[in-house]
Amino acid sequence: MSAVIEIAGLRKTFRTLRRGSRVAVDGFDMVVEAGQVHGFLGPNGSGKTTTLRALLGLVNADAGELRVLGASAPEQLGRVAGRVGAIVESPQFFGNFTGHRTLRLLAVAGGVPTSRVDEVLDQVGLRDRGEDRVKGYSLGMKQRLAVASALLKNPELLILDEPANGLDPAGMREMRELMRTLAEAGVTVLVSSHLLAEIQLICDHVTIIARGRRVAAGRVDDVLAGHDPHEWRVRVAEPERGAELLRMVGLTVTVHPDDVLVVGGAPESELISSTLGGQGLWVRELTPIRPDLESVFLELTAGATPPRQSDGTAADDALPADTGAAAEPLIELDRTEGRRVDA
Ligand SMILES: Nc1ncnc2c1ncn2[C@@H]1O[C@H](COP(=O)(O)OP(=O)(O)OP(=O)(O)O)[C@@H](O)[C@H]1O
Repeated sequence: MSAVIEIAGLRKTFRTLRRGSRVAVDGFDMVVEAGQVHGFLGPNGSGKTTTLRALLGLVNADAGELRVLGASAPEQLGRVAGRVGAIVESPQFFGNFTGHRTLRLLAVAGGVPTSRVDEVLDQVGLRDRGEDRVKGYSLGMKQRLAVASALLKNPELLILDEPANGLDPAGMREMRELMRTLAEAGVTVLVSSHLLAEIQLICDHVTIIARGRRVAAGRVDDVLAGHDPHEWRVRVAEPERGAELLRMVGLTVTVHPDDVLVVGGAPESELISSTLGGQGLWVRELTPIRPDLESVFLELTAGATPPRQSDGTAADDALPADTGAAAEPLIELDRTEGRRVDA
């Protein structure tokens, strides 16, 4: 496997209105390998967007090394820009244009054959709606149009910042299916989100960020296993006696009102079944309670507060300066090539 994204020691500080500074990302590391659908997970304000912007050359890092497809960012991004699609802000489309026309203009501006337009509309499931005006699209359809715009270049790497934001459950499911299809087609996908369930459903790998620092990274299964409290759901004929016996062998037991015992501290089930069975108590249920990404996330990011700032001011006092970003990017990566794309 080869790394398509490598970030080491990224640090980014923003100036605030009161001449203080706020550390948005602080010594952050991340590696995304080719072929992964990689979740970039963190609470609001933890530094995800800042990291992605730095990676795409939309904001200057104070320190750290960033590489995209082997090219160092921001200096060499132009070399790989044609192989990367990215949506880091909600793209603004002209409502009066059709989806097809929007993409055709973007294709021409980006030097992409216009024959790609039908292909990408197909890929995102908008082929039937391509001749409708964008202002009649649902939010989910607009998001898919945005993804279609990022796919025009047939990228090897797709970077999506919070693509599920604002979508209803049906829209989320569509976005999920789209990402799966792209992954099957061999596209490496980096997707940021604060929605844990989404990441768990879509991604095979995850990097978790809190307060600008990486707090966990790896295969989703491994991250979960690393936080397995070895808990079991147990039903037994005499719950109170069962609880007592299990406590006597050093396990933690909580008796729930429906007589279910939640037993902790047992990596294997045998200790539970032999302890109870040895005393003539029949076990009716013995089910492992697997941690989900949500509980791991909450544990890892517990107490996460907005990133520090040196003058103690509130987060909202920040100057919107220093981002190098205007509000209307359509294909964000074109900015790294010094071009602007207007529909
Ligand atoms: N242009 C800016 N000027 C000042 N502070 C900023 C700027 N951009 C981001 N920040 C601050 O940096 C911190 C990290 O923000 P960032 O947008 O990277 O977080 P995030 O994880 O993407 O959050 P969300 O999930 O809410 O989008 C926040 O405290 C934010 O207020």
